[in-house]
Amino acid sequence: MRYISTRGRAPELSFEDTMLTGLARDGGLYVPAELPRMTEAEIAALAGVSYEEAAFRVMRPFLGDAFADDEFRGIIARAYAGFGHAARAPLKQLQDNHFLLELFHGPTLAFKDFAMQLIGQLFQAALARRGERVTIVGATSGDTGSAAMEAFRGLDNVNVFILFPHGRVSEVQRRQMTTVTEANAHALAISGTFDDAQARLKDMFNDFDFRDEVRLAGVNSINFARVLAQVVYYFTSAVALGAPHRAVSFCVPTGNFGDIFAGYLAKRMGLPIERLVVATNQNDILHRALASGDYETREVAPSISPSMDIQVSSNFERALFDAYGRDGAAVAQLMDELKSGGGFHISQGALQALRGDFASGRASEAETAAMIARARAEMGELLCPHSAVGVHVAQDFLGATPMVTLATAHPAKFPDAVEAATGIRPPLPPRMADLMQRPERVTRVGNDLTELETLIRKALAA
Ligand SMILES: Cc1ncc(COP(=O)(O)O)c(C=O)c1O
Ligand SMILES: N[C@@H](CCOP(=O)(O)O)C(=O)O
Repeated sequence: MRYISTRGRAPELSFEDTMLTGLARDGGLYVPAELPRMTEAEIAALAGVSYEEAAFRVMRPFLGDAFADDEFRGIIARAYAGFGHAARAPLKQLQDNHFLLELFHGPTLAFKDFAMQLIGQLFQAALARRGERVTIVGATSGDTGSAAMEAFRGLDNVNVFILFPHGRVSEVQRRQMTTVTEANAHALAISGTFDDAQARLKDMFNDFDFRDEVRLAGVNSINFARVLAQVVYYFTSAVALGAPHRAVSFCVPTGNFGDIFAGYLAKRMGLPIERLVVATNQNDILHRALASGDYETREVAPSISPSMDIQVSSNFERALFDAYGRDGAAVAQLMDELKSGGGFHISQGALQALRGDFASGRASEAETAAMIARARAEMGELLCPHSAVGVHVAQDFLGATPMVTLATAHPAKFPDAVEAATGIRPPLPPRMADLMQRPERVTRVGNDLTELETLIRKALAA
C-alpha cells in the first residue's frame, strides 16, 4: 500500500513513513494511492465480532507490511483496553430510525481516543524498532490535545507539544492538557484561534530546517493513521444496523472534516452509506461551501461547541482531491488561493461530486442549546453540545434509512453549556473527579512561528 500527497509533488510513502511524516513535504495531506475494498461477505462477517477484531479486519489492508498480524492485534488490544464500555462504541436508539453512536468512552471522553490510543501504540512500536525519536506538535480546539497528551505522555521516544487557543477551550479540556505531569508533555496556550494554531503547525512542517532538526511528527488528522482508525466505527455501527444488506446514513458533527472523511472512506471501501451529513455549528464554512460552491473563511465566532470553532477545515483538502479527479495541481492552486485570499471557488464538476457524497446542515447557538434540552426531556439523553449539533441537523434527514448521529464527546467535558440548557451539571467520571484541583502547567505563547520554534528547541535541549 502506497500513500500519495493531495498536492501531487511529494514522494510516495509506505504506511509507516506516512504515519511518522505527518504533513507531506509539498504541504499536502497523504491519502492511499488506492483504497482497499471490502466485499459484502467480508462486511457481513463483521457482525458479532469484537470491536478489536473489526478494527483489525478493516485497517489491516492499509498497513502493508509495516506490522506483523500478531503485533498489530496486540497493539489494537492495548489501545482499547482502557475504554470504559465493553462495546467500545455502543449504539443507542434516540428516535424512530435514529441512533446515537457513543464515541466518548475512552480515557479523555471524546472520539479522538479511538485513533489517538491506537497511534500512540503504533508510534511506540515503530520508533522502538527504528531506534528513532520524534517531536510531536499538535494543534487542538480541545479534544485532540487532551487525547494526544494522554496517549503519548511518558513514552520513551516522543516529546509532545500541544497548541491550544488561549481562552477558547472548556475548562475540563484545558485541565486535561495542563495537568499532565510527565516531562515529555507540554501544553502551550497560543494567542488566537484553533485556525491560527493549525496554521503555525503547518508552517513548522513547511520549515524544513526546523522539521528535520527536531524530527517533527503530527498527530492531528493531518496524519492519515488518525483518520484510518476512525473508519472502524462506521463499519461496526452500520453492521449492527443491518449492513451490508441495508444502507445506513450518518450525521457527523464536523470541524476539521477528519471524522466525516473517515465515513467517506468507509463508503468508498464498500460500506453501503446512503448519506453522510456534515453538521456544523455557527462556524458553518463547510455548510456554506457545499451550498454555494464558495469556500470563504470568516472570523471564527466562539460557540458552546468550541471544538468545532474552525474555519480552515484541514481534511476538506482530501475530499477536494477526489472531487477534482485526484488532480494535485488543481488542489495546490486552491490551497494557494485559500492562503493568499482566504477562500476559493469550487468548480461545478467538483461541487457536483462533493454533493454526491455529502449533505450538510448547521445549528445556531440557540438551536444547539434547545436540542440539548429537548434530548434530555424527550429522549432521556444528556448530549454534549457537539453531539447536539449533530442531532439537531439529523432531524432534517430522518426517513426510511437508519440514521446514526455520532456523539463525539461526553457531556461532562462541557458542563457549563449542558447545565445552562438542562439544569443538570454532568459529573466527571470518578477517575477524573479531582481534575479541578490538580496543579496546572502551561506556557503562554504568541501566534508567532519563530517564538514557537525557539520555545520547542529550548524545551528539547533542557
Ligand atoms: C467533540 C468534537 N466533536 C466534533 C469534532 C469535529 O470533528 P472533525 O474535526 O473530525 O470534523 C471535534 C473536533 O475534532 C470534537 O472535538
Ligand atoms: N476539534 C479538534 C480539532 C483538531 O482536529 P484534528 O482531528 O485534525 O486533530 C480538536 O479537538 O482539537
